This record gives sequence, C-alpha cells and structure tokens, in this order.
Amino acid sequence: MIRAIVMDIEGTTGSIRFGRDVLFPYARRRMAAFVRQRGEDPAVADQLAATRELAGEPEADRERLVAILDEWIAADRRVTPLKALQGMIWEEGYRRGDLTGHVYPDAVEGMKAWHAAGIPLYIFSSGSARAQKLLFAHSEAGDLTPLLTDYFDTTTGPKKEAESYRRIAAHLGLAGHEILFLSDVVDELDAAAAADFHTTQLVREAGMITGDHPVAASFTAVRLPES
Ligand SMILES: CSCCC(=O)C(=O)COP(=O)(O)O
Ligand SMILES: [Mg+2]
Repeated sequence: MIRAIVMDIEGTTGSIRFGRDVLFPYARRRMAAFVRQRGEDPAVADQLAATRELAGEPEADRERLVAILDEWIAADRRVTPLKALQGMIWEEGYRRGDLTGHVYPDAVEGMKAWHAAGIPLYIFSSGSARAQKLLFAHSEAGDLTPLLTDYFDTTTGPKKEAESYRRIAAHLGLAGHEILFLSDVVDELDAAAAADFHTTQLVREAGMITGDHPVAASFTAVRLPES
C-alpha cells in the first residue's frame, strides 16, 4: 500500500520552462537591489553569511556576494543559501502579483484525486520550502496548499542522495516501500529507489533520458503500486 506520495516540482508538478524563463530570471534581475535593501534583515544576513561560507570567501562584501550569487544562478547551482534568497525575492513577486506558479492541469487533477483518497502528499524540491509553498499558494489553479501536507528542501539533503530519502521516510514514520516518489530526473529516482521508495518518472517531453523506473506522461497515467 502506498501511504504517501512525494513529488518533485520542476518537470514533475510544473514545467521546467517556468523556472528557467520566469522564476530564475526574476530573482536574478532583483538580487543586487534585494541584497542592498534587505541585507541587514536577520534572515537575509544569515543566508549571506552562508553564501560566504559555501563560497569559501569569508571576506566577501555585498558586491562580491551579488557576483557569487549571480554565478550560481547562471550555473543553476541548487545550493541552500541561493535557494533561500531566491525564495525571499519570489515571495515579493507573488505578493505583488508579478508571479503566478505554474502547475500542470493533470498534476492538479492527480493531486486532488490522491488527496481525496486519503493519501498524504509531500513535495521534495531544491527550491526552499518557503518558495515551494508560495508557488502552490499562488498557482494558476488557485491555492493548492490544502492538498499538501509538508515540504522538504535541500536542508533535508541533496535530491540525488539516498540518505535524503531515508530521512524523509523517517520523518514521515513510514518504510520506503510505503512511499511513491515522482520526478523527471533519473538520478533522483535512483536515489529514492536505493532508499526502497517506489518510483515513477514523469516523461513530459520526447527525448528525455529514462532509466529503470516506470514512466508516465502525466499524473493521470501514474499507477499506484499495490504493495
Ligand atoms: C518553488 S521551487 C522553484 C524552482 C526551484 O528553485 C528549483 O530549484 C526546482 O527544483 P526541483 O528540485 O523541483 O527540480
Ligand atoms: Mg525536476
């Protein structure tokens, strides 16, 4: 029996293009002004300190920090301080009405059906938990947060390491084989399978790299394992 479903965001619940063409450029355009204006806020200052530490540049001033963060955005580094700062910038964007979270209609339909069937739904994404909540709260389909029980991000661990999935299972109080993980990325699915999770790969575009996992073109094609 599947007792929980854990979902990736980019390429799974929503399109990769939304991150690449909308969210990431939005944060990139605003990062310098955000660091200048909000750099003293404790939550921002903590992430700037974490950026200095991760970059190995304890003396980095604000200008240098913005340059480091810009390099990380360009390289699509999925590191916690960048993801936390991006989340804070997106929060402003959602509140201003500049941003609306993209969620595939089939993902909305699948999430509603599983929720109605009593299966708790979780997100595991590189985006910060706060950014994840915002995306689903301000989605094109309205506020989807009532469908979601909890959110995991890189503070739980990298998505390509089995230990992260063992931590999620322990947090949920479930065995790996009671959990289904949905993602578009084979390395993430391999890591989840190594933690004994059931897996399904969302293959939403032709030509994607696939592995040894069941595949589904949409949430409506996802089959829940019986045992
Ligand atoms: C609200 S998360 C926005 C997208 C993002 O920042 C990201 O890193 C998505 O990563 P995923 O693990 O969902 O592919
Ligand atoms: Mg993904």
